[in-house]
Amino acid sequence: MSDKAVWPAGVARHVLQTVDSTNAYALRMAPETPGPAWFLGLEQSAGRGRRARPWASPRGNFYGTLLLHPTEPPEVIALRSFAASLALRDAFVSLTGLPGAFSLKWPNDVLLNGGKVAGILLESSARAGGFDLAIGIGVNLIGAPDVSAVEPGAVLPVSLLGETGLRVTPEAFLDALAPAYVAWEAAFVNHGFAALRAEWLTHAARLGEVIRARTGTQTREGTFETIDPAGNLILRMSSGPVAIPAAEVFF
Ligand SMILES: O=C(O)CCCC[C@@H]1SC[C@@H]2NC(=O)N[C@@H]21
Repeated sequence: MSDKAVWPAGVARHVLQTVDSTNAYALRMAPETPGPAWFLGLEQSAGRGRRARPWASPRGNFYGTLLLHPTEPPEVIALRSFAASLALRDAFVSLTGLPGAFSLKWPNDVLLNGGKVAGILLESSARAGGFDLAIGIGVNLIGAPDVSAVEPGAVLPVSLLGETGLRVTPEAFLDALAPAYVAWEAAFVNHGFAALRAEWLTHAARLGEVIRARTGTQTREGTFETIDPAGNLILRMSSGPVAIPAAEVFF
């Protein structure tokens, strides 16, 4: 662990040589995991991304899931994806010293020099009195999927190594990420989403620019005005502002 990062007290750390999906594994382990816990997989055989896409998971990149047991309503729990984005950015900046290189793409990708370097997948299941929440994070540390694997028009994947020349191990990345997440979780619990929203907007990619948001079969083009207090994307269209709760965004 770097001398800057201290592993957070009360958070368990499990490292798995190989696993199907750290999200799936964390949710399976939830009944016997009472407190917060990180599950780091050094490779995944069935890594999954948003919108049921596979997440290629060879050795060398980061595949980690933070298991929490939140009790708020689901729409509040979901806002933790912004805490995870901000924590990821902090971890990247502490490891690289390059604050200007990282930006955040709504809803929850991290971009490095404009390419996708990390993605987040939240999954949950109900339990007595609350939820088991898996905050799954994939980071292209040493390699990125081939361009041919990416949907036309999507942000191109990049790796930390390819863009910066820095080689960071998954374990070292977790050691930077875990304390960073604890700080944003505390901000969320103590000050609400407003604290996260303000910081997220500071680092938002393409804020004030024309972007496209695809929801199902509909694609809307408008100016990315802000995100609202519920985390919705606000697009200004000729008809006025539209709040979009979930979409795939294209630049
Ligand atoms: O589609 C995305 O951008 C989100 C990708 C999330 C991938 C991570 S890797 C660790 C965790 N386990 C999974 O199966 N998926 C997430």
